[in-house]
Amino acid sequence: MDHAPLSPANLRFLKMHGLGNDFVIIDARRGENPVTPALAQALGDRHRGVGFDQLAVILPAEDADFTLEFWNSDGSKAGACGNATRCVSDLMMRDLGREAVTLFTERGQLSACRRADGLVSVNMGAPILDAKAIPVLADPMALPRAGAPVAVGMGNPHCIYFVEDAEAVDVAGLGPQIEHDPLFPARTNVEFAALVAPDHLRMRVWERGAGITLACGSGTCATAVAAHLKGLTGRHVIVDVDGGRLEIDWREDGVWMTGPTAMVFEATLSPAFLASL
Ligand SMILES: N[C@@H](CCC[C@H](N)C(=O)O)C(=O)O
Repeated sequence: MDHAPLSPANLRFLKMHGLGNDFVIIDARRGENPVTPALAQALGDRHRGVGFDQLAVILPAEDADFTLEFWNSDGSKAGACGNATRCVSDLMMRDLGREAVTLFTERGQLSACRRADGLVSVNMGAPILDAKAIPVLADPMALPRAGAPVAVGMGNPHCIYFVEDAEAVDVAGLGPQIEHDPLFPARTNVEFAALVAPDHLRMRVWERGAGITLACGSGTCATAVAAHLKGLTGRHVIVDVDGGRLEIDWREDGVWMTGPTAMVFEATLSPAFLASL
């Protein structure tokens, strides 16, 4: 990575994705953090900006290799983003010539490593199942043949419905209604999952602040935790999302998520774009 100081005139960024969950990444370790809600929203515009599901900002850290801050494409902040964490960790491991890194997010300290098969794993930490920290859900939105949803926190909120057929769910219609239900004052990510086998789930997602995405790492972790708590699966599952496959392992030390990452391009924002904000 290029470590020249950032200034609004030379705002460099990378574009990466994990299973089509796509990210703009800004390395602000050597300068001021340039990101504001207006910049996040303008950059996230797929027609007039660059387009992304999340913007990840790399910041310095004292007791870890780096800190990560996340923004949704609507300009709101997110406390966790599993796939962006895997992408940036991959980048940092290459940069540092290492096979493992530690990082801070709003959630606290996390760790990531490269597996022997080249896939990148991140420990997303323990799920938050504290009834005071997450709403206890009765059935805020009736879905045909779905039981009561499960709320799981992974540093961000998730509301998971188990359904017979995930393909049949109107994600675009139900997702925003549930995201904005008064039960969730900070809004929520919404997952619709179907059991394929005791070690295999199919999941579709509506992300808070971003809409339908091809994958959601924290959502996949939350869904695997919810499926295990409901007695549907063991602690190790594969989850098929629209963009491909993630592997989730709920261990003693946290929920591990493993999958591929991809670098797309590196570019510099034009001064005209920055001046238009
Ligand atoms: N794509 C993400 C989740 C991003 C944050 C989410 N939209 C929120 O607002 O909490 C992931 O891979 O975890």
